[in-house]
Amino acid sequence: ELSWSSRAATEAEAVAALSCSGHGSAFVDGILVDGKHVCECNACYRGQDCSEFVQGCAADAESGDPLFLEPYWRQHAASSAVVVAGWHRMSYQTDGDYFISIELERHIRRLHSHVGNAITDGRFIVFGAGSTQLINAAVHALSPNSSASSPASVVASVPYYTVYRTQTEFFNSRAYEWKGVTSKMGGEVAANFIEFVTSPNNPDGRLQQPVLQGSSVIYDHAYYWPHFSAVKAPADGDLMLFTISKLTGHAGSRFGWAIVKDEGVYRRMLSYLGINTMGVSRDTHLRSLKLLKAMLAEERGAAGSIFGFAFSTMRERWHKLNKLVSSSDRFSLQQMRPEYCSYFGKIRDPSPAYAWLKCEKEEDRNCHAVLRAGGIISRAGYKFGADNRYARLSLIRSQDDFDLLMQRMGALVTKEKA
Ligand SMILES: C=C(NCc1c(COP(=O)(O)O)cnc(C)c1O)C(=O)O
Repeated sequence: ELSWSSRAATEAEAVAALSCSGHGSAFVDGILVDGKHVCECNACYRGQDCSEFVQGCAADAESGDPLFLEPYWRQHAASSAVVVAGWHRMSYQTDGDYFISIELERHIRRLHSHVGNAITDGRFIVFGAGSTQLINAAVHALSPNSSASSPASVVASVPYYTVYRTQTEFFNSRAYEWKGVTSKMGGEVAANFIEFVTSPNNPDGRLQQPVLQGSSVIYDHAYYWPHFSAVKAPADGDLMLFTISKLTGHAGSRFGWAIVKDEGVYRRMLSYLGINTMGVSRDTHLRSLKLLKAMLAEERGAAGSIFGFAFSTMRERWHKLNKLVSSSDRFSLQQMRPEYCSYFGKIRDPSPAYAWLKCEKEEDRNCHAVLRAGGIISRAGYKFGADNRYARLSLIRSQDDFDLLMQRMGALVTKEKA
């Protein structure tokens, strides 16, 4: 018989029962209108129940907001919900050292072993407020710690995830500086280089290796899950980043982790995070643990499991877009091929998180503008250090966003045929 938690459970279920026509959600912490919770509508929908489509609304394919997984968690409401008692973990301290939850770390190791996408034995694990916080913590930890030595040169290969450059430039430290792209690095001594290697890559989905010999490497494996990529072998880098944002879709919970081989680098990352935030929210630890337990309770590779659901959703989206664009002379996509996946134990079709679209016509030098004129919001190529003849389309957003993207792309392709 429930007691103190029943009021919270009743409130959560009442809000969840609000119909937003499948084009929005109501949230327990949402605003109240006349004392009642209201729907927060998806882009391009409005009205009290989000049932009204906004004519002419642009398809939002700009950010990697991973809402494609929301339907999965609605189908798994009971196994993923968590009640947070008013007295839950009020202390700055956690049961583990350095603001790390013992059970959550253990389940992270279990998950990597279950999926087979990373080695964690004999490695250290650090938590971050999203892997976004760990990106700079890693650069800090790999940079020279005395002002005497020259700053580390931070580099990446084009196209690269924007934040590597914007964060490094923003923090403007004496210990490191954004040096640019690996292709421009001549025979310089790579020892003082920090190279970001994103694999699979954002935006083009390629599995990548370091370019510079002898550099310190930060492997960003945000997308190295069966959702988006064949699992070829367990990743074994010296410093690897992961995030639940692209694993469970809970970008809003802000939880990522680093798997670190070297104890000195691990300790410098810990001190960074201790100084920076004194660790990740303990409420987020609780929720993340619940989500990992739910995933680990599922049958490996089953269609109804998160990996089965995520892979089939992303494969379908890529198949649809690739088929449409292959009929076009104006646009082209990155080439992806089926690959053997050790998780599913078979050759699997491509299912990248993003489309790296190229505008092929000579006059279409600004692909982002061409798409915007066609009612599609993309992310321009220059943000990835690439030519503006390229633009990224996010394929991991809500079903509404993807459906509208396909509608707008279809109109652009039809128009070129006219
Ligand atoms: C949201 C987007 N990227 C998230 C991301 C992140 C950030 O993930 P967080 O854990 O949500 O902070 C880290 N690394 C890579 C390669 C990423 O693509 C985006 O590209 O629109």
